Amino acid sequence: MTRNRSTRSSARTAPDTRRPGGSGPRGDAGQPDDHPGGAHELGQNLLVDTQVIDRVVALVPRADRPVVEWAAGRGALTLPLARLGRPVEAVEIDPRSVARLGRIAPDNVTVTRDDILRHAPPSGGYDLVCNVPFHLTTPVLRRLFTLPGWERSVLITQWEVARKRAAVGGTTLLTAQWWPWFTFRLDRRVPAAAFRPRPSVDAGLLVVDRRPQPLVPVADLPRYQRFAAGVFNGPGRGVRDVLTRLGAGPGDVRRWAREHGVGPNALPRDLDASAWVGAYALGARRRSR
Ligand SMILES: C[S@@+](CC[C@H](N)C(=O)[O-])C[C@H]1O[C@@H](n2cnc3c(N)ncnc32)[C@H](O)[C@@H]1O
Repeated sequence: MTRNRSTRSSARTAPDTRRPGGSGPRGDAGQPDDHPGGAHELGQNLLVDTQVIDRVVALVPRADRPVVEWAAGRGALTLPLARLGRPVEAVEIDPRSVARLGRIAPDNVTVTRDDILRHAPPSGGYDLVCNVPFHLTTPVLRRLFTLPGWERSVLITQWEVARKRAAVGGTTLLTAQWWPWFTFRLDRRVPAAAFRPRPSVDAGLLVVDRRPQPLVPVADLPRYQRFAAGVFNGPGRGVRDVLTRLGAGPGDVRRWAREHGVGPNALPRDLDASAWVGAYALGARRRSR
């Protein structure tokens, strides 16, 4: 990892065991490859639409904590973010972009050459912004959920990914598995024309907030996630049937369904965060009997 302006060795943050990510994979903050790939391989679809840039910046909370920008490129977002007056750490793997950004960035910006899949973030609280290189979408999201410290992440992803993560038109397993700890909101669609070069699909602006109070204790994370996977993949004619087959009492399931408005034919994809947490509690009640 190299930094422009201030160079520091790859500082690691202490794991935060109170939050998801506290005991998750940290990754090695090693030196990125000197020749990380060409523009296409690096997913260098740079933002050129000022309305989208302004919207991303507007979604970043007004706070004093630092902003970390992953995949900073040539600074389309970095420079407007810097105008918030907060310390900004811009992380980018491409040495040419790093050098260029280092030359034009104001004093409150630190430009770090690093791989966003291994970058060690600040030890305190921060917000994160990332126009996600499309080919890294899944690893970036997985890393994000297990990383402690950030309060809000403002992400640009492929449109379908943004929709799915925000549970528009139905929840996916990945969202259900992280819902007790994070909220997901689809802000808007970002047309492919907002980028140069233009990607083949539109993108979406996704806002992920860490819940100040998790809906399920962090200590239950692995068990809750296994439960969510079991419900998604379990046999049954609908989620009520699946829960009963997984061992929840039929009376408990009926009460839960009434409380959360879960119809007889509802599927796991139809549940909201509170219904998931309620469903998980049914199993907990059963375990404690
Ligand atoms: C979609 S562009 C976004 C650039 C800039 N933020 C913008 O919005 O115009 C993605 C950027 O991620 C960089 N990148 C790709 N893989 C990376 C990695 N593993 N670590 C850090 N940066 C990476 C690319 O070089 C590219 O600059």
